[in-house]
Amino acid sequence: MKQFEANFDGLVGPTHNYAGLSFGNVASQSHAAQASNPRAAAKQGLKKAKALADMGLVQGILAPQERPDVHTLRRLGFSGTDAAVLQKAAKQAPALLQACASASSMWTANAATVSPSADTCDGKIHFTPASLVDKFHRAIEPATTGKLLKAIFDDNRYFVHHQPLPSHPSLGDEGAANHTRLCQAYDQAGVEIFVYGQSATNAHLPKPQKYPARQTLEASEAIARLHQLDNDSTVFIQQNPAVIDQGVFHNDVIAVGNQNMLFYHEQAFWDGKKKLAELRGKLQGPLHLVEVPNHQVSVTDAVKTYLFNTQIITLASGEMALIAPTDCEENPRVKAYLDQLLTMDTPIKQIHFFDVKQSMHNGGGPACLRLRVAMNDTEIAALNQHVLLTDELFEKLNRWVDRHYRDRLEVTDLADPQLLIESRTALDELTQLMKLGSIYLFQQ
Ligand SMILES: N=C(N)NCCC[C@H](NC(=O)CCC(=O)O)C(=O)O
Repeated sequence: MKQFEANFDGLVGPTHNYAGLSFGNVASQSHAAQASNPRAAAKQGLKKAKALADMGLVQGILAPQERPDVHTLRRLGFSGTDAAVLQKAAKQAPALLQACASASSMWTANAATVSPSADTCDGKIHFTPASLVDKFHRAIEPATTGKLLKAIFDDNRYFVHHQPLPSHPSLGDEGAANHTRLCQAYDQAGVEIFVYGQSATNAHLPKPQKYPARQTLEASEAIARLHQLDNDSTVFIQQNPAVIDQGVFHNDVIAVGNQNMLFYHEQAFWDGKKKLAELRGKLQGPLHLVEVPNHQVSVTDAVKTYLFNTQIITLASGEMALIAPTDCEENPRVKAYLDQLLTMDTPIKQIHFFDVKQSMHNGGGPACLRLRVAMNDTEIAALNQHVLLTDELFEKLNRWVDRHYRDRLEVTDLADPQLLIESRTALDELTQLMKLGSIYLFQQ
């Protein structure tokens, strides 16, 4: 049976904007109130996804969520016509309108945690949508995320869907951004690494002082239980609180893994030596630990360029390639490190740079834009084929973006009732294009 690691990229929604909503995410805060370009954002993401499909990877697309989310604004007491709801929210509570208009579901590394069938006791792929409780604009994503995943992975012979964890800060869960699976081959049982920022119950463990730790140990442990992973196939590592305080709000901003390779910054983990030794003990066979020293790339440079928010992919030849944002190429220290990396004895033999700056300005690099699902060919055949990125779907989606997306959006435009109409018209067409059914509330 053939094995793949499929990537499901989030399609950037028509309301992509810079509202500075994410405290602790340096890029989101520093680009607050700048004008965005939703059309360019969607096309940059599609181009990156298509390039991976062209490299031979299985590549899917996840639809954006309905925004502005008028339904949530109504739950918050704004009433009248949809236009009146938007206008009242803009006047009385602009921060709530901004939260309900964010296109943040594009970062599908935060959509869910996924454990492949090779790792789970029941031999099925398990999905748990992330609760994303730390930020209000993200906490309104999980219900639709769950529906979307069920619409795509809709066969209970192969796929198990769990509810998001109960919505409370002690169970803060940010999905695959804090989870990496290492293995020798995608179809062999691997070790799932859960990285958490703090413990809600163990007062002896350290916590960041300045910025929030979004993921808790208790949430990571609950997901491992739900996904039927045993102790031998899991490692729980605490993120170094000092790096969270420098803007590393998810582990995928400081570490990334693929197959038997882990690429990470020297300061990424708390008690890293012990934990990586545990990993070495649990993963059968060779393990490539590529640690980037701080004297070559500082945490500040890592956060600025997203060197670790790269995707490491395995090509048909067996070689690995690094999919990096152009920001890495533009920083002389990071570029020098990457040049050296290609000469080192690691599985990475190629580096490809992509311009995803529209997403980067909100703190989302190439790896944030994708959700990984390791699958065999039977499982791939069982999912909704209309979400897989073919030449035809790529052309259709680009034309769809051209028809419906604006090329400039300011935060003040979010109250424009016309933007809501444009957004719903676009999404309605998209559900038909990708045969998703009526997943959005406005369609019911
Ligand atoms: N690292 C991963 N996997 N994902 C990146 C998520 C970026 C997202 N930014 C935002 O939500 C900014 C939205 C705004 O400011 O308008 C966040 O902070 O949750």
